[in-house]
Amino acid sequence: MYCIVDGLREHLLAMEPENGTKMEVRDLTKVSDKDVRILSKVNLDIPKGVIMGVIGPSGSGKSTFLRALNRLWEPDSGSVFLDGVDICELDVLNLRRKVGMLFQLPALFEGTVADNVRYGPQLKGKKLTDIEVYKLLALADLDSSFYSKAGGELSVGQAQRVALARTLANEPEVLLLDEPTSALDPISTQNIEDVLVKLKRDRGMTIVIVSHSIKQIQRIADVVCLLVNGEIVEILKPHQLSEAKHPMAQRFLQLSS
Ligand SMILES: Nc1ncnc2c1ncn2[C@@H]1O[C@H](COP(=O)(O)OP(=O)(O)OP(=O)(O)O)[C@@H](O)[C@H]1O
Repeated sequence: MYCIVDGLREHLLAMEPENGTKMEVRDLTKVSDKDVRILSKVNLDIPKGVIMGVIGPSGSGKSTFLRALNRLWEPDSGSVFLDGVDICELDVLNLRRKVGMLFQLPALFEGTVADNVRYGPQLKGKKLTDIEVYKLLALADLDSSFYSKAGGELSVGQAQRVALARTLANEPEVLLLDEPTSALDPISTQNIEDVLVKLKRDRGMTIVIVSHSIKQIQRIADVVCLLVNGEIVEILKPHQLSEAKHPMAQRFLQLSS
């Protein structure tokens, strides 16, 4: 739901966050080098411990929005906050540990699956034990036989779960996912979805997922935000998507269903 107050569009969640707000986005704007507006004063509260889906037409700014949340581009200071702290004030590597990201296609490093999973903690001087690696693999729904496999031996779906285990090794508090299953078959997709739901349920993780699949969003998200032309035009619960009022959002939803 949104309302316009004194010319300012304020986005209000239909539900009060149960556990508080994990990230706040305030007037987040991005203009391209050619002076085209990619994001226009985006305001959003991301509640703690929920799965937030981000949907919208191609080119509406979903990836750009997601990438601001862990400074894959540099937002203006005062526009993105993590637990109330301006992310521009945080050490960027620390921020990216706390706010991990998974992309559409997994890019594994050379070496074994275990090498990949150990990579992040090793950068901080911590060597994960075998048991810790096995636990992370299990968390990403991979059995112990994957431990010593080489990245090149894996299917895209398996590699995506290794990439997830590698991200989880940094113990993120927020997980950002940019169309993480669009290259996967339905079974691999379900595996990843199950893991995300478990991470939220068992670890209280806050998850923001960009997806082209409205069905996927309806399966796993607690709240959905609709982005059109660089603006958030609706924030709804998944079962309320058919009630979207914005004309472009309605058209997008009709064509996508
Ligand atoms: N660094 C950049 N410089 C210039 N234009 C950019 C840049 N990044 C994105 N854009 C443009 O901004 C718009 C939004 O792109 P973005 O990738 O965020 O959209 P999207 O909603 O994720 O699209 P899709 O669903 O197709 O992945 C597009 O028109 C894109 O061409």
